[in-house]
Order: sequence, then structure tokens, then C-alpha cells
Amino acid sequence: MDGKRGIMAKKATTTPMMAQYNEIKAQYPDAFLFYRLGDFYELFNEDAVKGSQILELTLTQRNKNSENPIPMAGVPHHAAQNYIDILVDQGYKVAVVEQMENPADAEGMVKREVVQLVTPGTRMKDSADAAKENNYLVGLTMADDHQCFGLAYADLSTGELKVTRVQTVNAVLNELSRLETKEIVTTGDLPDDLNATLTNLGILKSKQTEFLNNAEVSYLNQNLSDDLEIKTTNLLLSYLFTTQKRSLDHLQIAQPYEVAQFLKLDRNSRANLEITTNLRTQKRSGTLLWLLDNTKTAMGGRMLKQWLEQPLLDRSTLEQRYDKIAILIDEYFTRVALQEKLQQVYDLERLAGRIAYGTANGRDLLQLRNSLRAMPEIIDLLADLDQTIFGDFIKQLDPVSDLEALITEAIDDDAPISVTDGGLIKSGFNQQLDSYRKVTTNGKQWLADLEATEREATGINSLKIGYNKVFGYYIEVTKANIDKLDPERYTRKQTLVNAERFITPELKEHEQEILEAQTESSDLEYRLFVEVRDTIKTNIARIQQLANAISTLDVLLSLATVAEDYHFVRPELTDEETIDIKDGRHPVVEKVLGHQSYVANDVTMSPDDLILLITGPNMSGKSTYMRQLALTVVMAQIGSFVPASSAKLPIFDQIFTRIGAADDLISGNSTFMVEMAEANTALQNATSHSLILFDELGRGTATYDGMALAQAIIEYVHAHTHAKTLFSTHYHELTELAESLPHLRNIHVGATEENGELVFSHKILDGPADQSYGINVAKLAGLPDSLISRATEILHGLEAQGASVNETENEPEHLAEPSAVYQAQSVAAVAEPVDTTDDQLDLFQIETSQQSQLVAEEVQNLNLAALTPLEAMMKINQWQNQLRE
Ligand SMILES: Nc1ncnc2c1ncn2[C@@H]1O[C@H](COP(=O)(O)OP(=O)(O)OP(=O)(O)O)[C@@H](O)[C@H]1O
Repeated sequence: MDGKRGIMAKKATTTPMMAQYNEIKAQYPDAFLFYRLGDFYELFNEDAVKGSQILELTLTQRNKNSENPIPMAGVPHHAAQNYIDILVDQGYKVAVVEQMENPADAEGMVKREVVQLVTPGTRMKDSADAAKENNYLVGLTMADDHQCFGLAYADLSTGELKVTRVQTVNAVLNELSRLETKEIVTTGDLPDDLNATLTNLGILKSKQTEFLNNAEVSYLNQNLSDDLEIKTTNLLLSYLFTTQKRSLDHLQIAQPYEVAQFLKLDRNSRANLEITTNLRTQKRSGTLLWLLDNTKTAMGGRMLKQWLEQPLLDRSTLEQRYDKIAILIDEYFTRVALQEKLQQVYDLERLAGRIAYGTANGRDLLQLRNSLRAMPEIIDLLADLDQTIFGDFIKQLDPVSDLEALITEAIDDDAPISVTDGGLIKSGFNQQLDSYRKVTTNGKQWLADLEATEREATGINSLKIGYNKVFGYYIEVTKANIDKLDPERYTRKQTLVNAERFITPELKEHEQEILEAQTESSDLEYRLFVEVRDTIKTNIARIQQLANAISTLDVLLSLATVAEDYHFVRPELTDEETIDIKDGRHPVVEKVLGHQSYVANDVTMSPDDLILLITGPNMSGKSTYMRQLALTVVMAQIGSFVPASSAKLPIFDQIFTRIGAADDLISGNSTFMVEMAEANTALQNATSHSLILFDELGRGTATYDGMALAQAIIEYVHAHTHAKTLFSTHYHELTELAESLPHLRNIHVGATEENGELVFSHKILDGPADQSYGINVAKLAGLPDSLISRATEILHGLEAQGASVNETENEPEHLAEPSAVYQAQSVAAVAEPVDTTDDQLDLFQIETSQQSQLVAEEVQNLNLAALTPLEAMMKINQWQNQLRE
């Protein structure tokens, strides 16, 4: 939206209300203004036009008959949150404008103000599916020399605040992707290419130029020493303070971190390995997080996700986590009891947020109290466990029992949602409140007595005493009985269809007393409630610390449960460059297939092994094997046990993957670009402590190009990168590399042909695969028999031709000699021109036409082994079209 394009009503016809609206709107040109008008929030002008489309509201007009009617659309105030959510979900901002005084008391225009700006990065969703997710707002600045970036992030609902320096645009994008960023705050000076990428990623950019330098900012920045980090945190906080317009006392002191403290997984690898998001569905289901998440609290769920997004490099922290998990696995009953207790614990982090924000109600405080009530028992249960392992942990667990006692004493167990209508504070907590309540209770009794006396005196059994906001208390008598009343005593106040309502002086006198006591009582209750809430607010850091300890416990219990359920083992971390995994499994595929059906496989790499070259038919399990290693590493480095019968692993610094996720037949070129870019990232950044997974690298281009690149990349890794690398391929020719590259070993996935049918063993075996079975897999996929026979025929023809070319023309071996210069060379570029008169190709009745020649060349160059059945079909289809032309 562009505020400048605002449809402004002509000055001459601008009412005072619209003038007020326009003035506020001018301050928030990029937000939808929800302007409170009685029981509605109204949208005007272009907000109304656009909002009515997005929110499916009826578009009406204000001042319909005037020269300049104003477009208008409204939503009822009680349903506003839903509408705000829809807009913010779509990346818009919403400024909520409230009436700041009671219209009845206002002189002239009711005063209105923006009370909150809701934006994608600052919204706090209460829905259940959002409970286990953080919502981060990111601040991004550039260093003066433009050489690096400052990146700070905060979750407004939990108060988490962290900051770091990042060196490259790519590293910035990785962090933004890790944080699932929806909105960033900048001063508007980001480089153009980054700006463009952010726009492409749909990340909202909010500009903040004013830097606040108040006591709160200094307090939150107290742990920072780096100027860029201070500036970035300051920018982020300035935006938060200006937009949220309320206490943010729950924000935690900014914690600096370094990206290099964690296992680096770039955004593609994170996505390819389906750690927290399923590639196909974009949901949690089918991910590693989904498998490992047996947490009982929402905050535990969020912490597990954070652990998975930032696996560690620090061995002693990992060993401490393994130690705890080992004990929790052994102590089954204590584990189950602890998990049961955790079910009673609410989201302490978000409760702390609401308390600081001033939006916590009586029920929130009761949730806090119930959570705190679980603590003594949790501590007792932990005290039963081995104290050499859990002793320190218990020391951090302050049960905050003083607040539990305060809430128990003050807050009524049946406290309502509203904080202004009474019923919040327990009797006995405050003497004054008790005396007001007595008057109210006595008053009510007096009214009941009066009703009885009146009935008796008048003889009207249906006479009743009622109350409404306009007339206060009244006596209601049906029309049929009116004659029985003494007109001197009763003053008529209201006439209904069947009844009349009266007051008496006596009734009015008591009414005042009762109503006053009631108002005083609920006012006092509100004040007492706020006092209790404020006392809790001064203890927010303690609640947050407790939340952190409980979340950690929850995650460890979850990992222990999953380790037991799925037969995981404690990994042994080693300083050697050795991988020795026995009976390793892909935990998610295993869960889906069942423990019995999954074929476990070893991964063995000595310090001498750099590259495992994996061959085997399509569908045999090459990708699964590679992913299983990566997931095992990630699990080990979050402190989890791993899916194997034993596992010895080094600590990896980075994982790079190029796994067939971006296979996209429609956009071959861009797929290949993605593939090469990912390969490049790995080659440029991997160290000898990294893990690289290349799945069928090179298959996105012409066979010879692809094979040449694959070979050159393998040679490069072997000579320069020294990272442990798993490379799967359908280029069988590459298996010959084992002869010239001493640190490369061939392995393959077993498969056999029985009665013409392909049987997968899914077992990893030494040495190269003997054949590719591509056509057998195509048969499995159900392609027509005639097509399969034809493909077999073509294959035999090509094989014969390949053999004759090699014999007669003395072509070089399939494989180029390992090159000293590790640059990809196109074998295709130096290949001999195709002899189009060759008998092998008369299947296409080659004429002189150019099309036929092109097709023939392609058939000749085609490596069937590198094609999926679908690709083969598409190729044939393409050739048919070319020949028909
Ligand atoms: N170890 C295993 N035990 C049991 N089933 C397995 C195993 N590994 C893989 N599978 C099954 O085989 C299917 C194919 O595996 P995967 O995608 O890893 O094959 P691939 O060799 O990489 O195939 P392609 O070359 O076509 O990409 C998996 O979806 C899984 O169902």
C-alpha cells in the first residue's frame, strides 16, 4: 500500500472524525488502520477497498450522498483478531486505533490513538499450532565499511533476544532461513542484491531510522561489546518500543552468539534433509523434528526445534546431554513420572511475556500457579537420579514458590477471563474488598427480602425485582395486576407489552448503596490484581530461567523416550577422522516402514577414506543411505542418541548436501544451475572436518558434460577439500576412479534379478555395482511391455555401438585421465561427430533433415543408466515430436 496514493476526501467535506482518521493514517501509511468506532473497527479509503477484498467484507460508503463518499468496511471488535491475523499472515501490518476515553465523557471528538502496530514479526499467535513455533523479528544493519552485517533477533512472545555478526550475504540468508524470518527491520541501507532477494523471499522490510537511547535499551545491551552488535540490537529494540507501545519487561538481556559455534547447515541442506520441514508438504510431519518430538510442553517443543536448527560443536556439552539421556533411559519410572508432571506445566515463557505486556488475566496467573505447583515434585524426582549428572541441573531449578504462594493467596480459583468485572480476588486477601463484598451480599439479600415483602403486601405473586443498566433496580408487575398497586408509592418508569416497571424511594436508596459497593469492589479488585501481576513482573527473569530449565528437561526426556522407543544408541565422539556406524538407519524412513522392514547398513570410513562412491540401481536406497548418515550426525550433535547399534563419529563443522530435491524436469537449466551452485558452495567452504553429500551430481546436463563434471569434482575433493564425501552416481564409468584415487572407495547397493524381476536388498556392499538395471526399474514402474522391449533393444544396440566405436576408432577410455588441473572439461565437446549413416540408428529412418540428425545424435549420446523411467518417457515423447515436425 502506498499512503501517498490515499484517497483523501476533499477538505471542504472532511468531518472532524475523518480529519482525525487522516491524521493518524498519515503516520502509518504502510499499515491497515483498524479505527475503533463503537463496537466496530472501521477501515476507510484504500484500506477499505483492499481490506474488503482480502477479508471478504462488504464495501460500503460513508457520507453516501455527499460529493465525495468515502469507501468504508468494518469488522466487529470482538472478531477483530481473526481479521488482523489474516492480514498479518499475508505480510501486511495493522495499526490498531482505540478510543482513549469513554464517548459519554468526551467533550467533542473522542480521543483516539494507535495502541499497537501488529506486524508479521511482532504478532503473538495464541493458536495451538503456533505454540511450538517461535516468531522472530530480525534487525539487520551493515558495518560502516560494508564488509559485514549485524543481525539481531527477538521473539516478542518469549522475550528471547540474540545478536551476531555475519560476514556474507549468503550467511545472512542462512540465518534468516533458520529463523523462518517474516519481517526484518533495517535502516534502509542494505545492498541492492540483498534487498531484491529479500523481496523475492517475501520478507517484509520495515524501516526504522530513529535509534532510541533510553535506559531500557542500555540495560538490554549490557552484555554487548561489539559496536555493530550494539547498533543492531538498538535498531531492533527501537522498532519494538515504537511499534508496541507497552511494557516489554520480559525482553531478555541480549545474548551475543557466533554462527561458527554451531554445525553449519546451509538453507538448502536444511531443507533437503527435512530436519524441521517436510519438502513436499512444508509441514512438520515426516521430518526429524517430528520423529524426535515427544515433548510435553510448548516451550520444550520450541527448544527442540532450536537445537535441531543449531547443532553444537562443543564436545563437553554434548557428552553432558548424552549422560543425562542415558540415565533417563535407565530410570524408566522416574522418566514417566517427570513427563506426567510436565503435562501440568503451561507455557511459562509466553505467560511471562503476557505478564510483562500487561495482557495476562486471572486465568493466566492460575496457569502460572499450577505450573509452579509441579516444581517441588519435579525437583524431588530429579533428586532421586544420579547427582553427579543431575546435581548442577537441580541447582538451577528455582521453584519460584513465593509466587506460587502469592497467587494461591490472591487469585480466585474461578477467576473469569475479564479483569475488570470482579470475581478475581479471593476473600480474605484484602479487608476493604471483603467489606465491599459484604455490603453487596447484604444488599442482594435485602432485595430478596423486599421482593417477598412486596408480594405479600400487594398480593401479586408474579411481582419481581429486576435490574437493567438504564433504570437500575425496578419492581415489575404484569399489566393484569397493575390495579393492585398504590399509585402514591410506586413511580412508573417503563412500559413493556405485558408489564410495567416501577421504582420506590426505598428501592432507590438501597440501589445506590449496592451499586456503589459493586463498582468500588470491582475497581479495587482490578487494582489488587494489577498489584499482584506487577509483583510477578518484577520476578520475570526468574520465571524465564525456570522456563529454560524445564524446557531443557522436557527435551532431554523426549530424546530419552525416543531413543528407547526406536533403539537408538549413545554415539562415541572421536577426535580421529573416522566414521564407524554399525547397523545405521534412516530414523524417519525406518519409522514409516517399521523397524523390521528397514535394512540397517554400516557406514565405515577410516581416516584414509575421503570419498565413498555409491552405485546401484534406481530405488535401491542410495539417497536414503546418504541422508541417514547426515541425520545421524545432526542427531549426535544436538546431544541425541543415534539410530544404530553402535556409532563412532567425529564432530563435523559443516554439512553440505546436493540431494535430488530440486530435480525438476520442466526447468532443466535452472535445476542444473542450482546443482552447480550447491556443489560450488560445498567445494569453496568445506574443510577436512566437513561432510559432503553429492547425490547424482551432474545428471542435470548432457551425459558427457555431467560425467566430466562429476569426475572433476571428485578429483577436486580428493586433492583439495579433504571432506568426508558420499557421492552417489549412475555413471558407472566413475567407479574406475578407485584405481587412480587412493582415498576413494567404491560401495554399492545390492540388487539381484530373479526371473527377470528386480529384487532390492537395500544392503550396502563393497565394490561397484555390476549393472544399472534402469530398464528393470522402468518395468517396475509399470511402463508398457512393448516400450520396455524396445528400450532393451535400443540399449543392446547402443552397447554394441559403444563397443565398436571404442574398438575401431581407438577412442580414449570412457574416463578421462585424472587431471592435474581440476577444471571441468566437456567430454562431449571433444567427442567425434556422430556418424549418422550408422546401421544402429536406422530405427529412426534417418533422412537428411536436421531434426532427425539431432535426434540421432541425442540417442547415441544418451546414457540410459542415468535416466529415470519418467525421463526416458519424456525423451521419447520429445523425439516423436521432433521427428513429426
Ligand atoms: N535400507 C533400506 N531398507 C528398506 N528400504 C529402503 C532402504 N533404503 C531405501 N529404502 C526404500 O527404497 C526407496 C528408494 O530409496 P532411495 O530414494 O534412497 O533410492 P535411490 O537409490 O537413491 O534411487 P534413485 O537412484 O532413483 O534416486 C525408499 O523410499 C525406501 O522406501
